[in-house]
Amino acid sequence: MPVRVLPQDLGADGRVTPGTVLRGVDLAAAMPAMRHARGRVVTVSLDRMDFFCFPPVGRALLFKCRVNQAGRSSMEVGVRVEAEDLATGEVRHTATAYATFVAMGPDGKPAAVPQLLPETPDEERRVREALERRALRKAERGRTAGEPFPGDIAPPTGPGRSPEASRTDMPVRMMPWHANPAGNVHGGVILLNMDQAAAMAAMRHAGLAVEAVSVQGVSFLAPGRVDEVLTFRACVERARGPLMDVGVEVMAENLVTGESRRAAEAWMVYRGLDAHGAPGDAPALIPGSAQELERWREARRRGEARDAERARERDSQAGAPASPGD
Ligand SMILES: CC(=O)SCCNC(=O)CCNC(=O)[C@H](O)C(C)(C)COP(=O)(O)OP(=O)(O)OC[C@H]1O[C@@H](n2cnc3c(N)ncnc32)[C@H](O)[C@@H]1OP(=O)(O)O
Repeated sequence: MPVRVLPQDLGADGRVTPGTVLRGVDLAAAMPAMRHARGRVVTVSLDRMDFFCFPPVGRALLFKCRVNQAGRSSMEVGVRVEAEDLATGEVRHTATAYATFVAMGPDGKPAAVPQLLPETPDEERRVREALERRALRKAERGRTAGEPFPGDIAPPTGPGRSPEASRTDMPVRMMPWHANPAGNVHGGVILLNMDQAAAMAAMRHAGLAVEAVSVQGVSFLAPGRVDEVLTFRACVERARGPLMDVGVEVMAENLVTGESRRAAEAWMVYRGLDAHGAPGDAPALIPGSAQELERWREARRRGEARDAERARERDSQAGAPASPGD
């Protein structure tokens, strides 16, 4: 699915925003999932993903998607995002993402999807790798906060800034154009706003311009509805050199009934940039309360898990062909 980068997709630095890429991933990946399920689907999660480049205006963003694996009601869709310079034909890898969708029945509950039957060795490899990722996701969901992990160390102390100093609360009222015909807010709209709030929190902490490095994970917990207010609450949870781990929680609030629920959560990593656009160190982040300490530890654990995953990917990709949805 090619999409031209337009001025409204750009950040202050003249490059496409990470939120635009994330919104495109969600929109594009939903289509093969719907095709496979032949019915309504919702995004339930987005795995860890790295951003390799953010193209400027006029480039085309290409979203190459395929269903890698289907469970009972869920499907993993792999997305390879590329940026094409339409004038020269040069194509650059922008990001690779794995999104999980769940098919929904008319009763609003998860519905069974057809089996996905691999026919080639490449498709068999995709299923195998997707099953490994599915097991990792399940283990992650089953984790209890506070569990020790290998390499666990004490958090920093001394001069620095508190997580609370970076807190950014961004309320957005959901309008019909944010939602599908059933009135449920699109995952892409949520992802776009998550990036906005997280980038503001990172800038507040660092006192610098920032750029997104990666998404550590996104979970969609409950649907957001038209006319509700979604508040995107972001806070820096850990800082190391120029890098900042930012947690985002999305609360959905019905202003008429007063009902409120957690709709989504995400963890993203940003890098501080100095006046010349080179990486610039952020101040140390000093967790104070028990909850801040817990968030710092979890951010550290996610960072270590990501490093281990990168090493695994490097091993498995050595020799494997690069193709859509890799
Ligand atoms: C296209 C769009 O833009 S949609 C908008 C954004 N998304 C949303 O609003 C969805 C909000 N989330 C929800 O409503 C709920 O989480 C649901 C209905 C999707 C799932 O509810 P659950 O109570 O988790 O359902 P349940 O436990 O039966 O799990 C259903 C499937 O989802 C999988 N699943 C659940 N949570 C996750 C997760 N975080 N990551 C990956 N897979 C998950 C389960 O493994 C199961 O898969 P399987 O049937 O293939 O074995």
